[in-house]
Amino acid sequence: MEIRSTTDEDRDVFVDTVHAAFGRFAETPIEGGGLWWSALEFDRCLLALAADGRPVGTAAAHSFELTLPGAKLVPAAGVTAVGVLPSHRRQGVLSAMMRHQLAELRARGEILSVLLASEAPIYGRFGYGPATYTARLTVPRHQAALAVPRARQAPDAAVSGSDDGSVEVLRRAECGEILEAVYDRYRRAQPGALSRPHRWWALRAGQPPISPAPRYVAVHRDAHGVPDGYASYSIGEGNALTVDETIAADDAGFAALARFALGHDLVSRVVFKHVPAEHPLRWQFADFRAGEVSGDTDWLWVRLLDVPRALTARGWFTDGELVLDVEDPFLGERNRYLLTVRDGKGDCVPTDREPGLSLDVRDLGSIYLGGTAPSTLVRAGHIQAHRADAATLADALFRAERSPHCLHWF
Ligand SMILES: CC(=O)SCCNC(=O)CCNC(=O)[C@H](O)C(C)(C)COP(=O)(O)OP(=O)(O)OC[C@H]1O[C@@H](n2cnc3c(N)ncnc32)[C@H](O)[C@@H]1OP(=O)(O)O
Repeated sequence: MEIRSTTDEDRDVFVDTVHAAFGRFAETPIEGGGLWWSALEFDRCLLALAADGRPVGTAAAHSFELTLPGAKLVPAAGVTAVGVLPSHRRQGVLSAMMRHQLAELRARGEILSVLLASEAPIYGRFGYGPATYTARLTVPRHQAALAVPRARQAPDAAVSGSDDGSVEVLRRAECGEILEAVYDRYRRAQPGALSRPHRWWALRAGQPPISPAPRYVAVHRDAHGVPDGYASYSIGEGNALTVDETIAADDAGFAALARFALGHDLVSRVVFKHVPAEHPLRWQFADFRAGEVSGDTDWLWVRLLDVPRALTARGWFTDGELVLDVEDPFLGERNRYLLTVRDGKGDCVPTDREPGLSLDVRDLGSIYLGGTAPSTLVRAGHIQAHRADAATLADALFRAERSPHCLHWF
């Protein structure tokens, strides 16, 4: 078997092969994903060829930027379009493509790669760990009343979360570049968020509201009339109003958009996609049980390719020192690092000191963005803590300023 990079000339054969692997047709949108393949970068795609030269496997990488804790931005390879023809599965084609791709990403100097997994058992063996999570929040209209924020009842309280902006409803086609600009501002401050390159918007190559699927968009503007949030939505079966994504520069804008959706007439319930269980919206209902969380699942998986650079790239919020013994079985590596955090900056160097934690690189990927507590993986038996306080220290060190979250689909 041969694995080779593609060029623009391979576009058709690549697109055909990946669709055959998924049993789909290129003209049919995947899960509302529009013309998702039109955003592929054909100098970053791989084809696996059988001995007779026929293409049997595909893998690709998008050039994204990932926001790390502390609003630090790093390039991230977004691995996608992974597929092997049904006739050639379980013969090691994927493993060979993953090995090839990881070596290529390292050679380009990438410090990490990310993906959305079609099935959870596939990617751990290649060093990826689930790092952000998502869920849907469904709210029946009759339970949709919001509570008065308690901190605002005190006369001298700082008015956090107050909103003096406005909401306007546009058709998706009337939004121009508003959504792109608002998303870009939001994702730079949100740990776990990915950039959406301009060509995605221009090609309408993602899920709604990027895709050409018809949508209304509630656009939130600040007190000066500048757009700083949006909620794209449609009303479907059973008069359910489904919000694809609620994007806002701050919590007040988010609450204003949520209030708009919840106040929509002739709607039986509101389904907020991508609102995980710990989101403040749940606390804003007068009835704490108003929102039903469902579809709780992993979203972004992270694979560290250069541990010292990855650990120094993110922001940190608690000072401390921790020795990590990191095993990377797929790449056959084992290294011990001293992580030192002082004044929000991390330093990571090789050491031969006794480790505080021993962990697989996939588990380091899971805790890296602060969305999975190291102590959870210690309790699950995946991370080994060598001292009683090592897990507590790791929890304090690895936490982010807020839960990491990603809603970009690729
Ligand atoms: C980021 C993304 O693009 S996600 C999309 C992934 N693609 C799909 O789901 C499309 C449909 N599925 C496929 O195309 C193929 O089944 C793939 C790509 C998932 C796997 O390709 P294969 O060439 O069969 O994998 P390969 O033979 O290299 O298997 C490697 C190992 O993973 C295991 N494995 C492969 N697929 C799966 C799976 N779906 N579930 C559990 N284990 C799996 C194999 O058993 C093997 O284990 P081993 O090393 O212990 O023997």
